[in-house]
Amino acid sequence: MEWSNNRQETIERVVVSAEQMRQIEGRIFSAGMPVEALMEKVAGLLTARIVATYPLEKFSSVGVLVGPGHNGGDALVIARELHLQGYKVSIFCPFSKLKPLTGSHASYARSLSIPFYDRAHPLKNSQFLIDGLFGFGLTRELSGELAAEVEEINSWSQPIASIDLPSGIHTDTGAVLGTAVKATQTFCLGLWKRAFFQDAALSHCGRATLIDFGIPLADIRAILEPVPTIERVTNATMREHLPLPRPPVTHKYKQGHLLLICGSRRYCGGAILTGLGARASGVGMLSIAVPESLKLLLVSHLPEALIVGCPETKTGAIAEFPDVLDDLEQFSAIVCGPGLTLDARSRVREILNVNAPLILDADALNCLAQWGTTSTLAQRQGETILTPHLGEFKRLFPDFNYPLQDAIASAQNAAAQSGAIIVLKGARTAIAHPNGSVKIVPESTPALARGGSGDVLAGLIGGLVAQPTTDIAATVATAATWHARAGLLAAGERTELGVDAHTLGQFLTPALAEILAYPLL
Ligand SMILES: NC(=O)C1=CN([C@@H]2O[C@H](COP(=O)(O)OP(=O)(O)OC[C@H]3O[C@@H](n4cnc5c(N)ncnc54)[C@H](O)[C@@H]3O)[C@@H](O)[C@H]2O)[C@H](O)CC1
Ligand SMILES: [K+]
Repeated sequence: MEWSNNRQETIERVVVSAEQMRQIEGRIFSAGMPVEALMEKVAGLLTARIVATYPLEKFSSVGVLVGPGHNGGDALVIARELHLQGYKVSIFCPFSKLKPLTGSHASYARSLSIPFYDRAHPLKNSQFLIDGLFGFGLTRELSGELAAEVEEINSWSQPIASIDLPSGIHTDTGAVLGTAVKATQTFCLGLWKRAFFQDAALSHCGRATLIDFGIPLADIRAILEPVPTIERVTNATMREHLPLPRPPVTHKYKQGHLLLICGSRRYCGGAILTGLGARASGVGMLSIAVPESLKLLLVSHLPEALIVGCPETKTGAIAEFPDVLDDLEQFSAIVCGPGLTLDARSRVREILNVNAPLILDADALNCLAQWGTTSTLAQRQGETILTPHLGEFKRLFPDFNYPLQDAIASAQNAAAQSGAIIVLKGARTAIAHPNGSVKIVPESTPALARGGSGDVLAGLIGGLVAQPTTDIAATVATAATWHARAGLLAAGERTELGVDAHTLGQFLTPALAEILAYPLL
């Protein structure tokens, strides 16, 4: 990513670790901003959001969970303000030792006669809760009585708003440290923390919102230079890496020629879905190599594509490429894998020798896993893009520790090990480049957890990579985010159960229109 001079755009993009956040905060404090002033500012912004979300008329009583550090300090300032606005506030603070600033706020809150409890139970009937037990300073597991209290709180039914992070979630890995608060919504402070993009944390975060409290661009850059390693894909990223606008004078071959190698008699649907994903990309020319017996079926679904029927094995897999595919170097990108079956393994081996950018999915990944040759991909001349879901990832990289503790770091390691761009698919898909940078699809929907949606993605990635691009990893990340946005749009209209892969393909173009209509920051 290039640095933008736009502060808002930058804070939407960057994703930081606890250590980086601490360093950025350190610069602000040593430049003269008083800690007390920043806490007031942050808590003031949070109070306004909380009052808007939980208006006094409907939510007149609030329970505030207060920890020993500055997360607890934020919570106490909010508790004070809500008390002054007329809310009935109760505080749960089971700690005897508080950081000095937090201790001062606790004394002042007590002086206002806000009740303090060292058990959570008295807060049970509060209409909503604010969780300020721990933020990015959490280092140890929650255990003993505190863990039991958090579990009791989680068994209640009122909404919970967490400050900065759901307490108990590791800021970087997103792991649950012992136990963690299950928030309805989380207000992430200042900059996005890594946990919000780790599948492990998602069921605890609820709806996540970034609260911009005005971190200067210079402080972000000073700590994250030369470029931020981890970034969210924003609308601006997508706009930059979509092949739009097209040049006014062009022709189909200038807009890329994509080859899909997919399908078998056993799995014919995957070939159609990959074709539909590719179609939506707008790629200039689309060729699809399938077993001969699938040819007519593919033509009927994708009349614009050049369908190449291939001789097939007894089992109905692609046995060899016909003469028309003699020159595989003519293609600007190749997608290989969906629905192939392992009986097409010799074709996968052949395709690895082609220099074009190569997107390997499904059975092509299974072949690689069987051969154990992932590390040889670095020797390919063209870029290799692997699109595993977690199960495929495990087969490709069996030496990692499973279950994965840190999906983002694992994708980074896998990219470095293999020399390939890794698209680790999950609730928050991560796209890792061998140079260490990671791009994250910031939002998605469980509606996409369905057979065939990966085929659509492989085709879409191929179609964008085949078109003129200056940054393949950013283009891949754009495709993955576009795909997720189509899922969200489709789920919004048709419910989470109504997004079959074929429908998803039909929502790609409306989702693109939505992305393009969105104002650039
Ligand atoms: N730059 C910002 O984003 C700002 C953040 N603010 C808030 O401050 C917290 C971070 O505060 P910090 O004091 O560093 O840490 P925590 O409040 O998260 O808690 C650390 C505290 O807890 C103790 N501790 C750690 N683990 C455990 C455990 N398992 N059991 C018991 N105690 C534990 C540890 O020893 C510390 O004492 C950030 O998230 C924001 O909410 C500022 O208010 C504004 C600027
Ligand atoms: K918290």
